[in-house]
Amino acid sequence: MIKLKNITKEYDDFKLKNINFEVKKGEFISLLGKSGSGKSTILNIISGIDKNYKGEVLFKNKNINNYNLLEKKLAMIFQEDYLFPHLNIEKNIGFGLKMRKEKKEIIKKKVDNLLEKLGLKNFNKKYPHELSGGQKQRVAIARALAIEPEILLMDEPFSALDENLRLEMQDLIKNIHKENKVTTIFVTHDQDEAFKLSDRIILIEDGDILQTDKPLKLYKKPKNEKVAKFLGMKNIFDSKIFENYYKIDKNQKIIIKDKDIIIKKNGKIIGNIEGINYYKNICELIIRFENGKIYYCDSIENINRYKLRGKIKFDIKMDEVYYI
Ligand SMILES: Nc1ncnc2c1ncn2[C@@H]1O[C@H](COP(=O)(O)OP(=O)(O)OP(=O)(O)O)[C@@H](O)[C@H]1O
Repeated sequence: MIKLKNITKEYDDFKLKNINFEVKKGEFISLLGKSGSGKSTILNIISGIDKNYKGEVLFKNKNINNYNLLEKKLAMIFQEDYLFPHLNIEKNIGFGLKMRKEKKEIIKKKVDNLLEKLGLKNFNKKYPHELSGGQKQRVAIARALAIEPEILLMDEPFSALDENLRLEMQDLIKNIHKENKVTTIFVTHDQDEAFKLSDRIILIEDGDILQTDKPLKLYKKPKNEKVAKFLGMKNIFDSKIFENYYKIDKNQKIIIKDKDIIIKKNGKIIGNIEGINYYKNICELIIRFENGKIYYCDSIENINRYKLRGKIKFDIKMDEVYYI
């Protein structure tokens, strides 16, 4: 459906490095990366907002810049809602349809349908300034969907919303996508959001693609140390540091996940709990042992099992750790 071929672009101190990827019809793809990694730059190139780049963006095998605006059926949703302040909500939602010279009755039917679907029924005659941030973002989604787009581009659409609302909007988008299967490219810096919504994730760092994969595969099989670190994996070691405890055939980088760490009374490795971090429903132990520092997460319900500065013994399931 969409294909990016050798896209490069240069600013004074930033370079988009030879970006290649393909988005299939109906797919939900996230561009995930830290602030400044180049996500919006890529989205602006796909949308046609930015035409100053090298390489090619194909939409249904034809250069996207050879389509006119109405032909392309592309809708974009931004972090800010950019609603028209002088138009009421139903006129905002119907705007794209009016541009396409749809009949009045058809516009009304489609707008009513979207008002209902997005829980905006009672807001049809209100103006954007009378709505909350979440409601405005719903209108922006309704307006984008009104034209029945073939491509939906979203640039951090929920990052200005508070957490509960953000989770609610993610569910909404997930359900909408399940229903209408619009090909979607979603930009976010929020890993949980990307993992929750996407069929595939494209991980971007410093203008470069680090890995493209399905969420589970990305988590289970990070391609290299950079990806593992990006995903918040902290237990990355040279396998040789465990050679006093286990048989190590050759020295290689390994990632140890919580499931590979077994806390037990007769564990081979003896450590000290150097620190405990508390999160919503988990506690994270920082354990200092002979050759380094290892992190272990447990349910907050089990916190009484651990004592700060207390001794702790554990084993590593060396045959299950992930070799990078
Ligand atoms: N018009 C511009 N002129 C010069 N540099 C720019 C311009 N637009 C973006 N950049 C630079 O390009 C880099 C990538 O920016 P981009 O907005 O694509 O990142 P991003 O991953 O979307 O970040 P964020 O999540 O903060 O929006 C940044 O270093 C930014 O400063």
